[in-house]
Amino acid sequence: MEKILVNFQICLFPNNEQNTNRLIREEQQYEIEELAKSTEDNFSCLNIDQQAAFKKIITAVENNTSDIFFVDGPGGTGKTFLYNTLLGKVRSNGDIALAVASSENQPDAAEQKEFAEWLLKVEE
Ligand SMILES: Nc1ncnc2c1ncn2[C@@H]1O[C@H](COP(=O)(O)OP(=O)(O)OP(=O)(O)O)[C@@H](O)[C@H]1O
Repeated sequence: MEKILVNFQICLFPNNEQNTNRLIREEQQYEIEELAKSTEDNFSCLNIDQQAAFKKIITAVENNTSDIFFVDGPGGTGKTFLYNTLLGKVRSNGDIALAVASSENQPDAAEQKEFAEWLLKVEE
């Protein structure tokens, strides 16, 4: 069954000009210059595989192609480092990047999982 955001009783987007949504407000409070500098530093450290993933994902973002990527790798191989570099790149361009995750340990885990699956359009 198709879900729309209102089914999850959350509001990702502000409903007035004061941007009352916390997620959006936080996204608008980055020190862009500082973030751009640290993102550049991180980018220059990426290994070949991270660079390839970065390029592919950022190209999709810049072309607005709504692609889905699955980054896999053993623990400690730099997935989080890659995510943070990607998030920094998007945010330092003044755009909004929301990182979401589902956790089995939260009281509302089923709802989070359903939301994450809807968001990622992943079928079990
Ligand atoms: N290209 C890189 N240059 C410098 N440090 C890096 C790079 N990639 C990863 N690291 C560092 O290596 C460590 C492990 O990386 P990271 O936490 O991103 O791995 P991970 O794949 O997300 O691990 P896990 O799956 O266990 O969460 C971190 O300290 C991170 O800062």
